[in-house]
Amino acid sequence: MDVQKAMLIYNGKAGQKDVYDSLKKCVPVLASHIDQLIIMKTKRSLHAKEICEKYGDQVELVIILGGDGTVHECINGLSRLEKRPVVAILPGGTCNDFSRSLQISQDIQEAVEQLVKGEMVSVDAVKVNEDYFINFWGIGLVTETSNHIRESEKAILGRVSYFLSALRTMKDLKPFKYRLQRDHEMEEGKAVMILVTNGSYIGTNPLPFIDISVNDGYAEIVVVNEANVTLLKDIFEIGVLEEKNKDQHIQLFRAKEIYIETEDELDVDMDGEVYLNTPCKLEILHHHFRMLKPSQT
Ligand SMILES: Nc1ncnc2c1ncn2[C@@H]1O[C@H](COP(=O)(O)OP(=O)(O)OP(=O)(O)O)[C@@H](O)[C@H]1O
Repeated sequence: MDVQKAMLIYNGKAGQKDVYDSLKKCVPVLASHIDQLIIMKTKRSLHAKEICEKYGDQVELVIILGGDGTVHECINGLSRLEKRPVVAILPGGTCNDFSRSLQISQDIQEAVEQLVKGEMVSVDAVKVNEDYFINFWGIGLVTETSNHIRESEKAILGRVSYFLSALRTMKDLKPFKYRLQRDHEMEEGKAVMILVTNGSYIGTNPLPFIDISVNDGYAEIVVVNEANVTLLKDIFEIGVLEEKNKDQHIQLFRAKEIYIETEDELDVDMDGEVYLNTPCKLEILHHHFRMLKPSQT
């Protein structure tokens, strides 16, 4: 890697674990490959988005040291720019799901070494109404899960807290009525969760669907009609769903353009952040970003 001007954005939230330790590990390595490295600390929620919107087109490379929330904000700030920099992700949060989809090591020292020797890959983003996501969009169980995660549990248990929260949520989960338009097909019914994914990990768990790719121009749609513990294990843990519509309680589709409406307005979770409601129009932006990933050779 040989870069003239880059910007490193890190999550400055008080108590964010080991961020200075992570900076100590990655800045010297980055500095030896970058002529001018600007380091920006986020001072509040949405600051990463503002920084990216304002300065993103002035650098060749944006390095994000943070978790999926920070990545989500940066992607939103950068997506609107005409001239978008290359993006590198250093796992600095709890789950770091999108970095996992790019096969980036969860050890910060290893990750930075991988990225400076890495290769460029095109990555899709998904436009949702006037915002964007990079990893997943979800309603129902997944949103409730994010909302109900106890911060104390997340700090101690990390990935397991997602599973615990989902179990807690399931007890009082009511199915919702939805209409789903995917490309030229229409579905209607009741579901407890609808997920649309670009990435292949949620809550650190690999999603057990074949053919998830971050750059194929499609999003995978998962409609879960009924909640039970076994099903939850399949989705969040170990199961492998290999055939389309194999299980009558889960339907799998893929599409480039999606419109989802629900009878009642529902909260939407995008990359772990909850601020939008249904209805949503989703449009896959094929190869919208160039990102660094570990070299395959
Ligand atoms: N200085 C700050 N003060 C308060 N909140 C902040 C600050 N900087 C960033 N944030 C918020 O922190 C959240 C991002 O956290 P991040 O995703 O980096 O870590 P995480 O939640 O541990 O990771 P993951 O989502 O991978 O589990 C965002 O919601 C962002 O708005």
